[in-house]
Parts: sequence; structure tokens; C-alpha cells
Amino acid sequence: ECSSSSADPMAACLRAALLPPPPPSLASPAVSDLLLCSLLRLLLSPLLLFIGVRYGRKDSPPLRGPCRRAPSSPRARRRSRTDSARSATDDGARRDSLYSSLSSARAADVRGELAKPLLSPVSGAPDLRPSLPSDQDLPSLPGAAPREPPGAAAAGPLVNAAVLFLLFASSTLFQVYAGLKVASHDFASASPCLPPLMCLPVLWLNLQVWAGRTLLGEMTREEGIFLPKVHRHPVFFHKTLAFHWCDLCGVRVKGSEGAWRCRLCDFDMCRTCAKRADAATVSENMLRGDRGVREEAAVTNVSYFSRSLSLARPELPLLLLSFLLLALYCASSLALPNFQGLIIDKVVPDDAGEYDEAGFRFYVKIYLAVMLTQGALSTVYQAAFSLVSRRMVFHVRNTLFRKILWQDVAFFDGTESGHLISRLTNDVNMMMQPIQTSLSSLLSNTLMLAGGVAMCFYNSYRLSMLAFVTVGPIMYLWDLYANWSKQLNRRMLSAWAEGNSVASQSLSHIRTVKAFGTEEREIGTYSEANKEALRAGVRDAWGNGLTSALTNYLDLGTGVLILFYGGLLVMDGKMSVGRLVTFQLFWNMMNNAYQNLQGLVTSFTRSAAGAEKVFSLWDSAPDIDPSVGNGVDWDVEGGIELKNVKYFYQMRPDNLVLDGINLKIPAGKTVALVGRSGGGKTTIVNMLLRFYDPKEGTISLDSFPYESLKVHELRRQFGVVSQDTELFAKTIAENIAYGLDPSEYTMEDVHEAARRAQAHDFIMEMKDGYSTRVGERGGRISGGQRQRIAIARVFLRKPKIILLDEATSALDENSQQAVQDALNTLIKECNATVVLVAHRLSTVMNAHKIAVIEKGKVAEQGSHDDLVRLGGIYAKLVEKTNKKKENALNQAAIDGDGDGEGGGKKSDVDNIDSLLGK
Ligand SMILES: Nc1ncnc2c1ncn2[C@@H]1O[C@H](COP(=O)(O)OP(=O)(O)OP(=O)(O)O)[C@@H](O)[C@H]1O
Repeated sequence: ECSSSSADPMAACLRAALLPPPPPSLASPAVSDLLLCSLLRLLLSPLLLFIGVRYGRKDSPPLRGPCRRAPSSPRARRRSRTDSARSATDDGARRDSLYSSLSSARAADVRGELAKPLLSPVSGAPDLRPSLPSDQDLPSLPGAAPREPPGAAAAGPLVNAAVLFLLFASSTLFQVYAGLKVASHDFASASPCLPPLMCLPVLWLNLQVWAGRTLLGEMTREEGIFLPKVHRHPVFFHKTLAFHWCDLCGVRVKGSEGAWRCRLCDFDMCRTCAKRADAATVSENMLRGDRGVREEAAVTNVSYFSRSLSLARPELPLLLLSFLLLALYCASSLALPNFQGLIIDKVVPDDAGEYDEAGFRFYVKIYLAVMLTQGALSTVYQAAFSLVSRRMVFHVRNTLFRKILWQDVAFFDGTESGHLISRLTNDVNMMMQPIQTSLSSLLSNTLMLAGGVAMCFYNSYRLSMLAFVTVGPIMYLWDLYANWSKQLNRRMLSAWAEGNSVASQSLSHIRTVKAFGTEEREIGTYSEANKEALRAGVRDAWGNGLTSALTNYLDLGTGVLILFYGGLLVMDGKMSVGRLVTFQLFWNMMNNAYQNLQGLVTSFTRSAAGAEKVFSLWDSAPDIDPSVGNGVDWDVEGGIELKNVKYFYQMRPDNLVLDGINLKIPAGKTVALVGRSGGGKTTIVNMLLRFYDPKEGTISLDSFPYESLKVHELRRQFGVVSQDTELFAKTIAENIAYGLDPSEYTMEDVHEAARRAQAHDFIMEMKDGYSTRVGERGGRISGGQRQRIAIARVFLRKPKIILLDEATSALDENSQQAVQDALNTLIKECNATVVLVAHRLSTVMNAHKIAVIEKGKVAEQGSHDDLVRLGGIYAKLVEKTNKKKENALNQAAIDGDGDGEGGGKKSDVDNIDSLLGK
């Protein structure tokens, strides 16, 4: 037939290939061809998979010692997670025994214990320290000294990619061939089971590719190492990490050295830290509660989608209305191509050369009416969806901020504010972006796709079979790209978080930056973080472009096939022109819907990187749960007792700060804490505020254990003036009344509180008085003024317990005197329990009780007279002060200096730190 005398030999050839009229039977050559193809693939696929699994592995040889490989199968991963959760629970349950063993050791001994090799934990106690690879293990870690021939490891990913490509290319070719066969077969008198039978190979091929890819992915998964006590996810060695900081030591990773990195969250570990046997579980920017680090779970598309939908639950009525309108809109859209086809058929003359003008006018009118209805429906449903998505974003931002603020104080010890700002902004934006922009298009495209597919098959199953052979390959390509893009987006979010962190630190310490002239360095660091994000973004853009180009070519090829084969059918009189146009319109509609959906799935997959960070924080409830406990509903007296309190900070577990503190703070009395710098005084104040829970021992208020009380109500009993008060960037009046409801005070109360705190005069000297804005952190007023505003706060709140943590230590002599006077008035007038941390003997001498904190214990306690009589540490301090004063007086007499300070500073004379000899 190809050599026939047709005007267009090429068309004749294709026609012969596409339109053979074979006798319809199950044993026809078309069917046997397809069976042969399927068989061929049945042999080819396992062969390719074998090559991929054998030569495509990327991982390193097994490790020895305490670190183990990341479990490779999903079930093993689940089991491992359960194991580590169980071991964490066991660790918690057995923690007491560890602490009892710790209690017998002094802090220094504890440090010594922790420095022991990892394989010999504290005897009889669970080892809470990280199981990091020992030095012997490290050479076997990937990147350190691979045992496999260097070429083999490097070629792994290439082999893998080549195998995947061959699988993809062969399946696409087979699918196109199968499509052509189905489309060209004459089913007129065939057995009814033949058409579906001939369609099966296409389905089968797609299934094969999907199964092959999943299998290859699972079997060649790069296995990192799993260090359950350092990090909850497996970590992988990366030879080049251009812009990352080690989350253990905080030092920047050198690009040439490489480092360990978690691919699920923002965790990096340098090689030096990986070798440290005494590295503590101190990773920065991890989710942590008061009891330790928490897992950040990976988010799948399904869970991301279902959780996002659950966020829309409060908007359900509006959402249902918009869905209804949308369904109507889609139904009208699906009707349109039919009318277009009918209109075209009416303008084509019939066999007698007549036009059906009446029919033509009728269908044009209907077409117009449907279009107008469609326009109105689309306006309303889009507005409704946009409203729903905006409300969702509002809800997510508010809730996330609430979740952050309710985290334990320990969480903030280990997290930089820049990272948190990043979660609130970049991560939320990334997570909400597909929902915000595509809530409506998701549904409309799904409906259009389903309707389009049905209408395509209804109009021509032959053309449909031909057209659908590229759907599988296109899906495959987009899926590949989406998963790759998700990784890039994770990297981008980490880089943005680092950038935010650099920016927020530089801005909050702008004076230091200026003083040291490090502007350029900070700009460089910031720009490097952004450069890393840019690099990932550029790669993502290229990937997107390439995937779009490939899928577009597949799509265009399908369009050409439909046109060509459809044209042949029309020429053979097997299809009308209107039908062909209708089919084309439905195909375009379905194809658009499909591509939009594919784009949506892709953006969901990448945005899951942001959703991971948002949801993990969302799900992380604080260990000191604000909703747990009873209200403080009795008339609080303010008596506090600490019994055998032991504590070490999570970020420095080797430093046992409190080692069995026993202290009674009687109601209405003043108790002073003295001791050397770093001795743990502020830590006791933190424990009194229940910022942290003791690792061992109890604290009670009026005999009620702290854990039995609602933490928020407990903290409301306290007023605090600390070393460096930081005010909010609000007015002075707002700062004084901070934390109180407007109904709880009047402006007169605010003025009175300021007067008693000796702040009223300096406030009134300012042009705007109480409306003066103090700037960020109160930077526009002096340190002494800030402290007096903090004291005014306490006066206004009238708390039952007042905590004064070295309130005058950061001030110059004149300010010190003014603040000290204000504090003395506070102590006298408030009739409250006062806990006073002071660095000058003169401020503690009048306290009812003085507790000397030494090496994490209360070394001695009692009144000034009792302690002087005892002849211990405190008595020595008093003795030294008296001697200093005597010397100063003698010196003054010799110098003829009237003030008796001997030229020295008055505060030096009774400064506890200098008397203790730091
Ligand atoms: N958030 C924290 N994380 C880890 N370690 C901390 C933290 N805060 C304090 N430390 C450490 O705990 C120990 C006790 O600190 P604390 O502030 O309680 O001492 P202090 O007696 O109040 O000292 P100073 O008189 O100098 O204020 C110190 O070694 C300190 O370095």
C-alpha cells in the first residue's frame, strides 16, 4: 500500500499502519504484538532492576559500634521509631536511678563520668548521653574512608539514574505502540472483551514502571546512620556542605571537610563533633521540651492535605456552598464543547448542500446562556474560596504563634529567634501557598478531569486510547521532579532560617556590630545564607523547566497524533468534523485540568517541606503543660520550700548546677541568696518561676507541689526585677501595666506605682511623659530608668512573692542608689515574700534569712547574726568587708579624703564576687 499511487505517499503509509482492517479476533496480530511486548517487558524490567540494585547502591559499608544504620524498610523504620520511643520512656522511667548516681558525684565528677567512652555508661544507670560513633567507627563512615572502590560508590547514583531512564523510555515507547495498535484496530465485530483486553497493557505498563521505581528506590536507598540519642532521624554524610553550621558546636562547617546532615530537618553535625565521645545532646534549633529533644515527623502529601482540610473545618458552611457552586460551574463547562460541536455541525452543509440555520441560531443562544451562567458562578465561588483560604492563613499564623509562646523555656534556650521567625513566615507561607492559591482549582480540576475523561471516551474511545498513553509518563516525570524539588525546598527553608537568624542577631545587637565595625562581615554571612537558598532555587527552576519541556513535548506529540488520526477517521467517514472538534475541546479541557492538578500535586509535594516544620511545632506540646493542674484559688501566703532540688540545663547536661538544694522561704520574709558568680542563684530564681522542672526533688508553694498547680496562675503570684530588664517597644505606661488587664488598673495607679518606684519624676521630665515610647528593648532610656520601670511594674501588680535578681548589678553608682532606694521601699511596703539575689553584702544584711549557695548546695543559712556567729563562708565575707572598710578609712585619713572611700569605689568594698575571689 505504501507504494500505491497516492498523492501523499507518507500519509498513505501512516494510514496503512494505523488503519489495517484485520479480521477481528483474539488471536489477531495486534493482540499477539501487544502480548509479545508485555512479555518482553516482563523480562527487561527485572533485568534492569537487577542492574540497578546491584550497581546503583549509594550507601556505605555497615557500621560497627553504638551507631546503627537507618532502617531501610518502612516496617523496620516504624519498628525502630517505636523502639526509640520505648527506650526514651524507659530512659525517663529510669532517670531517677541516673540522678541518684549523679547525686553521689560532685559536678566535677559528673563531668568526668560524662567524658568516659560511650561504651561504658554510668554503672547501673541508663546512658542518657549521645551514642556517637567512636573514633574506630569513623573511618568506616561514608566519606571518611570508604571501603568500596571509590569508583563504585561514585557510579551508584549514575547507574540508578540510567536504569530509571531506561525503564521510563522503554515503557513510554511501548505505551505509544500499544496506543496506536488499539486506536487502529477495528472492533466492529470483535468479541466485546477485546477492547478492554487491548487497553490492559497500557495500565500494566504504568503499574510496572511504578512498581519498578518504588522497588529500586527502596532497595538502593541511601542509608545514613541512626544516632537515636543525638538526633531522631538518620543522618547522611555530605561531602560538600557549603553554608552550614554544626548544631552541636555551632562552628561553621568547612566546605572541603563535609559533614553529617539530616534530610528531614535542619540538623547538621561537623566531623569533629561526630568524633567527640563527650558531645552532649545539645543540638541547636531542634524541637525540645523541658525533658528533651522531640521528633520532627516527615509529612506525606496525604497527611499534609488531610490536615490542611481539617484546618478548614471552621469554614465548613462556606466551603460547602463554594463546592456546590463549583460543581455547577464544572457541569456547565462540560456542556459547552458539546454545543460548540453542534454549532459547527450546523454550519457544515448536509448531503443536499443545505444549512440548518434555525438549529444554528438555537444552539448559539443556548451556548450564550450557559456562558453567562458560568461567569456568574465562577465569580461567586472564587470569592468564597478566597475568603476561606485567607481565614485559614490567619488561623494558622495565630495558632502557630500561640504554640511557640507556650513552649517550655528550655525550648527557647536551644532555639534562635531567627529560626522561629522563619517558621512563622517562610514555612507558613510555603505550607499555605498551594492551599491559598489552589483550594478551588483542586476541586474544579478534579471535576473537569473526571468529566473530561468520560466525555473523551464517550466521543471516541479510539482517540482516547491513543491520547492517554502519555498520561503515565507525564505523571512519572512530574512525580520525580516533585520529590527532588521537596528536598531543594527543605534546603531553601533551612538557608532562609539561617539568614533570618543572622539578621535578627545582628539587628538585636546592632550597637555591638557598629562598635566592632563588623557590618560587612554580617552582611556577608547573611548574603551567603541567601546564596545557598538561591542556589537551591536556581536548581529547582532548571528542574521545573526541564520537566515542563519534556512533558510538553509528550503532550504536543499526543496532540499531533490526535489531529492526524482524527483527520484520517473524518476522511474515512467514520467521524463527523463536529465530533472531532468536540473531542479536541474535551481533550484540551481534560489535559488542562490534568496539568493543573499535576502542578498542584507538585506544589503540594514541595510545600510539604514547609508543612513538616509547621506541623511538628504545632504538635509539640510543652512538657510544662499550661492546661494541667489546679488553679491557685486560696489566699496565697507566699511560703516556698525547695526539697533536695537537683538540676542541670538541657543544653549543658555536663554541668550539674543545683545538687540537692534544701531551702525554706518563709511567707512574708526576705531571703537573700549569696554565692559566687555562676553558682546557681539565678537558676534557683528560674526554678521558683517554674521556668524549668527540677530533675529531682520538689518545690512547693504554701505546701502545694508546683506540678499540682496551673503554671500560668502560679507565675502570676510573682513579681520579678532582674539584672537587665528589657522593655517592650511600647509607651512607658504600657510597659508599667504590662500583663494586666485594663480593667485591673487606672492611670492613677500607674502614676502612683511609678512614684513609689522613684520613676515618676524622670518620666514627667520627658516631653511625652507616660506616653513616651521606649524603643526596642527599652533602648531609648537608661539602664537605671529601665530598672525603676520594672520596679513600678511590681508595685502595680502587688504580687505575693517578689524576686529581685541582682537588680542593681548592671548600674552605675548613682543609678544603683536610686534603684536600691526604690527596692527598699518595695520590700517594706509590699508586705510580700522576697527572694533577693545580691552581689553586695550591704543589700543582704537586713534579710531575715541569708542562704549561701556553694557548689550547687546551700552551704549555710540563717540570719546575718547567726551566720557571723557560725564562722563559715559568710562570716569570712563580713570579716573581709570590715577589713577593707578599715583600710579604706585609714587610707582616707592619710590622703585627707573626706568621703572615706580612699579613692576606691564604694561598691568594691562589699562586692561579694570580689570578696569570694571569683
Ligand atoms: N540557659 C542555660 N543553659 C545552660 N547553662 C546555663 C544556662 N543558664 C545558666 N547556665 C549555667 O548554669 C550555671 C549557673 O548559672 P546562674 O546564672 O544560675 O549563676 P548565678 O549564680 O546566678 O551567676 P551570676 O551571679 O553571675 O548571675 C552557670 O555555670 C551558667 O553558665
